[in-house]
Amino acid sequence: MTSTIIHEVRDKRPLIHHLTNQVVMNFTANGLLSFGGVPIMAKAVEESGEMASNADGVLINIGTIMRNDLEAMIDAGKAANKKGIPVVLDPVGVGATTFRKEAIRQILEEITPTVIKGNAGEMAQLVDIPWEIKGVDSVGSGNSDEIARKVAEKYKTIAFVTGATDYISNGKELVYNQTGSAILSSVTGTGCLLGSILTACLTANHSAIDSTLAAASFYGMAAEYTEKQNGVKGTGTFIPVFLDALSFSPEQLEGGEG
Ligand SMILES: Nc1ncnc2c1ncn2[C@@H]1O[C@H](COP(=O)(O)OP(=O)(O)O)[C@@H](O)[C@H]1O
Ligand SMILES: Cc1ncsc1CCOP(=O)(O)O
Repeated sequence: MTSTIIHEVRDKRPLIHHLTNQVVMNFTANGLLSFGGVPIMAKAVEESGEMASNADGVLINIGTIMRNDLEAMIDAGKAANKKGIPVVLDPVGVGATTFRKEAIRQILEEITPTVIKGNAGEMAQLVDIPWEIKGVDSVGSGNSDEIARKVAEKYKTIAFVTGATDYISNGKELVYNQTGSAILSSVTGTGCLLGSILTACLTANHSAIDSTLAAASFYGMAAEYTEKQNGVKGTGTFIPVFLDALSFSPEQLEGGEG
């Protein structure tokens, strides 16, 4: 299933409109291009709704949200809902400040995300489960599977909780993914780039839960392939090899032959 979905996305080359954070814009654009999608970043309130209505999917990531970004995010999400294209919401650092909590509350009041994706600390915050965080990082431990189910039920969406094991739920079913590399958690922006690749995968003609699992599984396989390559000694050397790996097929990554 993963392979079918990835190939379908690459044939389509979906245009993904990003309202994302300043830390990860370039990395995200290059990662999505390598994967086989087409990125656009446009967060002016004058154009974000129009851009979304010309796109195949929308990613809303609040990592460096400022007051004026909120309207642009809501406009893009509403246009995507109206057009019937996927919207992914990444509530980066939502537990860190009241401003972020209020922004996510407003976004969720106005738009219906196809998937809400975040680390366990972010997702726990959305259902009032106590979880230790440090800025945008999740440093606590607990039941991510329960969090996935609760977020999905509360917001009537697909919830994707990332971590060493990723949990994905639609409120009834729960699936998990164990591909990945611990190095991913030391490279800033890897969760955000996953949100972009997830949005692209959701444009395939498959159920949202299957497409979400395909994105999680493929991304983890690319990381596993990367950490095994000669010359990858830490985060600095991981990044360029990982960007290359995102363009390979699942079969190439599994066979170690990119
Ligand atoms: N310890 C780990 N082992 C394997 N994969 C991991 C680990 N921690 C995170 N990942 C993977 O890294 C990616 C980003 O997840 P995470 O670090 O939880 O998000 P964020 O960057 O938003 O905090 C996901 O693909 C996840 O599966
Ligand atoms: C460090 C930082 N600060 C605000 S957004 C951001 C990037 C977070 O990226 P990720 O959650 O994907 O590691």
